[in-house]
Amino acid sequence: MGPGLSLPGLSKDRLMTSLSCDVAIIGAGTAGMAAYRAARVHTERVLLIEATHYGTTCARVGCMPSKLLIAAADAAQAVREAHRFGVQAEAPRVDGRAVMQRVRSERDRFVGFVLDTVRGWPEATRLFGRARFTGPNTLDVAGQRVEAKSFVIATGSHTRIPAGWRERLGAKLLINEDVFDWQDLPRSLAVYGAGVIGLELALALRRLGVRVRLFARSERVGPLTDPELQALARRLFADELPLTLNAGVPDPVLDGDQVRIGDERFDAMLCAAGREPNLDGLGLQALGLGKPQLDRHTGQWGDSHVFIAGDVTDDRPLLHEAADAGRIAGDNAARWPRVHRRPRRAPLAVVFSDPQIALAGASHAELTAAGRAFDTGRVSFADQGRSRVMLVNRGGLHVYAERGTGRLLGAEMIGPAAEHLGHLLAWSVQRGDTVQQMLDSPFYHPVVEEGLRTALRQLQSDLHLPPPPIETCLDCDTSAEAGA
Ligand SMILES: Cc1cc2nc3c(=O)[nH]c(=O)nc-3n(C[C@H](O)[C@H](O)[C@H](O)COP(=O)(O)OP(=O)(O)OC[C@H]3O[C@@H](n4cnc5c(N)ncnc54)[C@H](O)[C@@H]3O)c2cc1C
Ligand SMILES: NC(=O)c1ccc[n+]([C@@H]2O[C@H](COP(=O)([O-])OP(=O)(O)OC[C@H]3O[C@@H](n4cnc5c(N)ncnc54)[C@H](O)[C@@H]3O)[C@@H](O)[C@H]2O)c1
Repeated sequence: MGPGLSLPGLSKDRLMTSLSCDVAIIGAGTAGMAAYRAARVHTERVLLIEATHYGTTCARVGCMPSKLLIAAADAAQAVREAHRFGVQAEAPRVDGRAVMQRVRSERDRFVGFVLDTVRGWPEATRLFGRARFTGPNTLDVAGQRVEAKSFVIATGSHTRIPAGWRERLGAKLLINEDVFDWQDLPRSLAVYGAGVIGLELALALRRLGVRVRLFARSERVGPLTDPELQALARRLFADELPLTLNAGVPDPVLDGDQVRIGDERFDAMLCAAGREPNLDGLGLQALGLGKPQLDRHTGQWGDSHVFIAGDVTDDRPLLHEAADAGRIAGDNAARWPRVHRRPRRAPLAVVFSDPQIALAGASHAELTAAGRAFDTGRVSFADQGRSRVMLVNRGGLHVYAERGTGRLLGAEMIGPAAEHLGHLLAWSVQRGDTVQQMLDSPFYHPVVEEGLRTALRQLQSDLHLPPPPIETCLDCDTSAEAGA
């Protein structure tokens, strides 16, 4: 904060070393920015504190630049696949510098929009520096004392790195943040972690001509929890991507200017072994609240004046969830102690691999762990009409519905248009649709959604539910009633 600024609502002590506000928000990422907006509906006395960068993880080093890289990879793949339609094209020549130039410049554009938003907020309500609690109502921010009635912790997460790798590999150990500042593509890369980040980046880089090997700690590849679909995903990705499964924690060593794992050498090693909440160094013990306990409908830590939102909670670490959680936490921090409980949306997660992956509503693992009585409807995309037309006929979809009621509980899929089908399915879960209600909805022809209809029909038949009332049923014989 610059000197001599007016401080609407915020009070500063005479020595200019102490600030007092109603709500202090720690972290100006997606969750923190949403919290700031929500809190300012109630009070001007809000302070948004950021330690390192404005611009958000999503725009700077997450969702947006990774999707830009994937879009370039898809373009290269489309050229490679064109001959399957009878369209002949030369093998694509990937200009790594041009690819990364577009990734960086479009990324900067997205970040620019976020920066414009932050700059539009009164300067006096922003503070740059790392925040640390010094007491239940006080923070230290780069030597400045901040006092607040309530707090929102929205500090995000960081990459988990196996012990010793940083020291051993130095600059050859990369994380997602490094990738999007590349000037050119590497020739080869080891990727550790077959979760969402590892899978998306490894596939994209391979399609851009980088020699990639993906090392997975276990035999799991990606987030699917349905054993049949997980096995299918492993098979499909192994067709394209050199995979070392059950790798445990590999033992990479620096070998000249390369990283060696076993007998294979790489230009560098990208670590994508999950993410850990940014809680260390926050001085949480000064709050005297014990272990963080979160109510996801209020964002509140126990019944205290401290609220938590976004990836730091390790609760569905996704952009739209961070925005929702931030809004709820900021609103309640400003209302505290009269907090409101808010509904949360049906779960939805999408992986932008090829084939894409989607999970909507409850996962197979969650339903099984909860002992729910459910049936599964299945479809393979191998012979699905529109998918074959477009040569994207790889994958499968499982839909889960409650026995007795036929209510859709969740779905998992790997296959074409998963980002779109995932939305339809999550919306149905959230509305509480039954399988019959979904089947009564329109399905165009020929579309990938007809694959969903096949799975729903099978599910409806397996559920052995009584037929729907005749007046709502499109497929029932109503000729008798019509007097025909
Ligand atoms: C490579 C990658 C790809 C992704 N792709 C997608 C996707 O396609 N779709 C999707 O939905 N999600 C995606 N995500 C997840 C999504 O980016 C996150 O869920 C979201 O950005 C989390 O927002 P946040 O506000 O919790 O954290 P952040 O945006 O990380 O904000 C936290 C902020 O807190 C600051 N901070 C930390 N400690 C302190 C402190 N002590 N004092 C002050 N400030 C502090 C940090 O500097 C940071 O600015 C992706 C993530 C990654 C890494
Ligand atoms: N398309 C998207 O929406 C998208 C894209 C990227 C990231 N994200 C979000 O970011 C989150 C983080 O992504 P991610 O890929 O880092 O995490 P992830 O949870 O998807 O995968 C982590 C991987 O690391 C492994 N792992 C976990 N603990 C480990 C340990 N101690 N040692 C070694 N390996 C370990 C896991 O087995 C898994 O393969 C995702 O969960 C997702 O919510 C979303």
